[in-house]
Amino acid sequence: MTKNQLAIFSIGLLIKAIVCSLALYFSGNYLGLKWLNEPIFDFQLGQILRPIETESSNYAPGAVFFAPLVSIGSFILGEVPARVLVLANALLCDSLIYYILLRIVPVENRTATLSAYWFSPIMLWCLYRNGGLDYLYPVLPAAGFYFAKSQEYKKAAIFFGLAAAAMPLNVLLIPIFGLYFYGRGRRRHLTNQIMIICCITSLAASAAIAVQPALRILLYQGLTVAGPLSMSIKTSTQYEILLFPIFCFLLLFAAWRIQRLNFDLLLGLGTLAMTGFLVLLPWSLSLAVLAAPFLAAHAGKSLRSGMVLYVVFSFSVTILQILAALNFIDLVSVTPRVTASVAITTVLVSSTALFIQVARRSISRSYFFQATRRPIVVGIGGDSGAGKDTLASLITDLVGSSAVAHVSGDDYHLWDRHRPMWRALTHLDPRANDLARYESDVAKLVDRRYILAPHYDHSKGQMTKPFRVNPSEFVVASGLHALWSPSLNQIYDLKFFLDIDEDLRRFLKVRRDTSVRGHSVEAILASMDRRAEDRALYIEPQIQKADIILKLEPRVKGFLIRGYEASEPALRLIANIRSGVSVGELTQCLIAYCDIFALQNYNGSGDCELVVEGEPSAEDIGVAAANLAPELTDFLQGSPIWRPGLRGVMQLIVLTQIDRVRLERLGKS
Ligand SMILES: Nc1ncnc2c1ncn2[C@@H]1O[C@H](COP(=O)(O)OP(=O)(O)OP(=O)(O)O)[C@@H](O)[C@H]1O
Ligand SMILES: O=C(CO)[C@H](O)[C@H](O)COP(=O)(O)O
Repeated sequence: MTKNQLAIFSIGLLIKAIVCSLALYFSGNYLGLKWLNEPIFDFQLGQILRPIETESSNYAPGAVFFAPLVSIGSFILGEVPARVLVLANALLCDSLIYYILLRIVPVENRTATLSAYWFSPIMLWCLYRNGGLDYLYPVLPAAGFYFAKSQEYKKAAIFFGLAAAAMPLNVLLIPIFGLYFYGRGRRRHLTNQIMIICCITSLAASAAIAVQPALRILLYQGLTVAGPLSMSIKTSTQYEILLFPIFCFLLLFAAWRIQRLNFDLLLGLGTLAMTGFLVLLPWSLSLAVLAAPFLAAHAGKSLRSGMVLYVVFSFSVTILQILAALNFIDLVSVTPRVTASVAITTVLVSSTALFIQVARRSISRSYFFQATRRPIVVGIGGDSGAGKDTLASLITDLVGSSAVAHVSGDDYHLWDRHRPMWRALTHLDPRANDLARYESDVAKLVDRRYILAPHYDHSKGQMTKPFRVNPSEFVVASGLHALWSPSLNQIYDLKFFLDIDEDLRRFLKVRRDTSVRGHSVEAILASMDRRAEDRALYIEPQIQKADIILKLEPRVKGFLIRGYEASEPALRLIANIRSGVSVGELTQCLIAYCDIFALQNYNGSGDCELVVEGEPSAEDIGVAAANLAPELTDFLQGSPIWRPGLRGVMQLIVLTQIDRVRLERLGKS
């Protein structure tokens, strides 16, 4: 906690202590202190269990947690200390929420959020008027969010389950939390387990409430719960349209459509769930208290406009409640008086505006949502054997196989290996490939539509059955002509060209084509010579279109001439990054964490060149990555599989470039 945050906490605590003293001092005589006269505060355990015939109350779920304390306290200590215990309990919940907000809100928004929450008149009024019973409603989901943030998912599930039991309207948090897991490749396998924990906790706690007649009545007939549940629009026939299920459906549908939720989106959707009910029932203090900490977190993030709305909302709720406490307006059967109407309308308007703002800022404008909505499209060009498919598979290892839709140019050759057309054209000639289909398939995937891609089987030299490629968060298009088409070049977010040293390419291609594709060394060398002209005409010009040129070369020239059977050659990687973005941080990380040779140069045209030599371990690459892009775990679907050596360095280059694209999309670069 910083000095500022400690000062906010101390001043707020002082104000809260004064409010508690006033509550105890006036003891039911001023502004109708409600909680002291509630049946649950008859300070006898038996009282809670008896059916309540009187007007229904909102306190039932809270009572389950508070009543034992009050009863025991009053039994041992007497009535006044028991009341003090209730207030102390409320202050404890309040402080816990303060601590949780401190933990779950980004550093730069903390002070604003904490001030908004800690001095909120809604919370102060709740402490005075209701003895803080309602604090239970936000503290349980807040604990759920806290544990979700710290990745203690089982604990989070327990608290979301309890939150749903203490306030059944919070039940929406359970499927939203389920979608948080379902939509993320890396955590999907936990979905069932987490949902089972949520549901069992919630059912067990609800059963404990439901077996007690008084609590059952209070829980299911109270204004807070029954109000939104029964809200409806009358149609011209005898039917009514129920608003609550429509709200649930729309919110869950939105959560499902987002597909992948990170923590901020989870918090945003949770805030919407809790604020949505408030819009349906603006006169409920419990719902305002439930939403207040989460709206404060939103206000802290959205700065001026969000904060203004939050302040209007907080004061209008409090004024409305004070007017009701003074019997100036009747909130249960709302009287059509001007003051009441104005106060309720202000709450309604400000809470609706906050709801819309949370939806827009936390979700549709969220960093994560923006970055994952349109796939990141990567084009990889280069000659045969330059390492295009290797780079594509390094990207797959980095971002997770379910996050990549890969289109390989080899699958778009027009003819099988033994067809006569190959005597006229080489594979490097664009006319020998169905580039129109290649282009439209990439475009479809970017448009989030699946494709049926053709398939060329290199082991048989034949086209085989087309296969389905589903759209995903990354579309990787590799191939001899990946950077050939101007329209594709406009779609790519990242364009790589593999400009491998020619001796090394021959070495790698011969090694691969003899072992994997069943060719003889002579046939391979002859085909390479035959392709030389087309290489200059169709492949080399694509280098101009690339943003990143990766050049692999042997560290010792002439090494390869000794023969194709030679052992793995020591290589050097030269990455030419045209984006104009410095790779200084990457260079530093390579030196510091991988202990290899890495040098950054600038050439005359302002391009940045990185020269790397060495064989870092996969572990070191992982450590360098964690330092280069700390938000990586939140963004990527799977845990990256880091590769050792220069392949791992290529993964780091891709990583920094992906980060750059994400920042550019958000206008942050
Ligand atoms: N960084 C690297 N270090 C060592 N070997 C590599 C590297 N990149 C590629 N190779 C090797 O080079 C050979 C050719 O690579 P790859 O199959 O990826 O090339 P390609 O450009 O996709 O070829 P083609 O267009 O003919 O399909 C493979 O055997 C691969 O293992
Ligand atoms: O240029 C190539 C890949 O980029 C290959 O030579 C082309 O795909 C033909 O493959 P194969 O030799 O297995 O028939």
